[in-house]
Amino acid sequence: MKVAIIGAGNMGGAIARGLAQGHYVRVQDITVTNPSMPKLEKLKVEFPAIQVSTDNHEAADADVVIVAVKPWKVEEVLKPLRLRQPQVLVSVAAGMTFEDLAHFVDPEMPMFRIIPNTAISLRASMTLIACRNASEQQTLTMLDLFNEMGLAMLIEEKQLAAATSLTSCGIAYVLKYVQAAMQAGVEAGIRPKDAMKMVAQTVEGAARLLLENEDTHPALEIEKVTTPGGITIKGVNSLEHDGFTSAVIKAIKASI
Ligand SMILES: NC(=O)C1=CN([C@@H]2O[C@H](COP(=O)(O)OP(=O)(O)OC[C@H]3O[C@@H](n4cnc5c(N)ncnc54)[C@H](O)[C@@H]3O)[C@@H](O)[C@H]2O)C=CC1
Ligand SMILES: O=C(O)[C@@H]1CCC=N1
Repeated sequence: MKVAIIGAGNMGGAIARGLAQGHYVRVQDITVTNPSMPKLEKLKVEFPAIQVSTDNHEAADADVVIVAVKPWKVEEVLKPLRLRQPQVLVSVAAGMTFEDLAHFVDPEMPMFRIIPNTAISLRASMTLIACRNASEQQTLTMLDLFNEMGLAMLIEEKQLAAATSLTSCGIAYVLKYVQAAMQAGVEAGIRPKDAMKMVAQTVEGAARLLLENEDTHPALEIEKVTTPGGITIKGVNSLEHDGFTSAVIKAIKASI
C-alpha cells in the first residue's frame, strides 16, 4: 500500500512518523510532501527509507492520500491532484466536511475524515475516524493504522464536531488543568518541574483508571478518594462552588 502525506507539519509529520514505526505500511512506500525542505530533511534523517518531495503531483500517485494542510489550503492542494477511486482520500482538516471535500476530488471516491490530537507524536492519540463510500475492509484498515498511534474510534460524521472538541481541543483543556494545578503547587513551594511531573502522572493515573476498567465511571473513582469529612471533598466542593463543571461544559460547547 503506497501512502502519500501532503503537508509535513504537526499532524502530517506525526502521522508519517507513526506510520513509519507501524506494521501496516513499508517505510519506502510512504511519501511526505511540503513546500520547503527542512521538515522533510528531518524526517529523512529519522527514517532514511521514507520518500520526501516538494511535488504534490508526484506524491499523489498513491493508494492512500492523506491531506494534512491547514483547512483553508485544502482546496488549492486537492483540486489539481484530481484524486479518484480506487484511491482513498484521508483528510485531517478540522471542520471540512465530506460534502466540502467532494467538490475537490472524485465525489464517489472512498473518503475518511481523521481527527487525531497532538499526542499522536507519542503514538498516544485519541483519533476520531468518519468514513464515506468506504468498504468495510478499507474502514478496518484505517482503524488498524490509527490504533497503532493510540486509540482510534469510528464515529458518524455528524458527531465529529462535538467529539473533536472533547479530544483534539480537549487535550488543551486537560493541559490547562495541569498548568493551573502547577501554579497552585508552586505557590505552595513546590518546584515547577516537580509539580509538572506530579500533576501529569496524576492525570495519566486518572485516565488509566477509566480506560482499563470498562465498568467504572468518574463518579465512582471520585468517591474512592473522598473520605467523608476529609480534605478531598473540600476541594471538590470548592471546584463546584467556583463553577468548574459549568466552565468545562461551556468550553467544550464553545469549540463545537
Ligand atoms: N494541530 C492539531 O492539534 C490538529 C490539527 N488538525 C488539522 O490538521 C491540519 C494540519 O494542521 P497542523 O499539522 O497543525 O498544521 P501545520 O501548519 O503544522 O502543518 C501544515 C503543513 O502543511 C504544509 N503545506 C502548506 N501548503 C502546502 C502545500 N501546498 N503542499 C504541501 N504542504 C503544504 C506547511 O508547510 C506545513 O508544514 C489542519 O487542517 C488542522 O485542522 C486536526 C486535528 C488536530
Ligand atoms: O484548534 C483547531 O482549530 C485545531 C483543530 C482541532 C484541534 N486544533
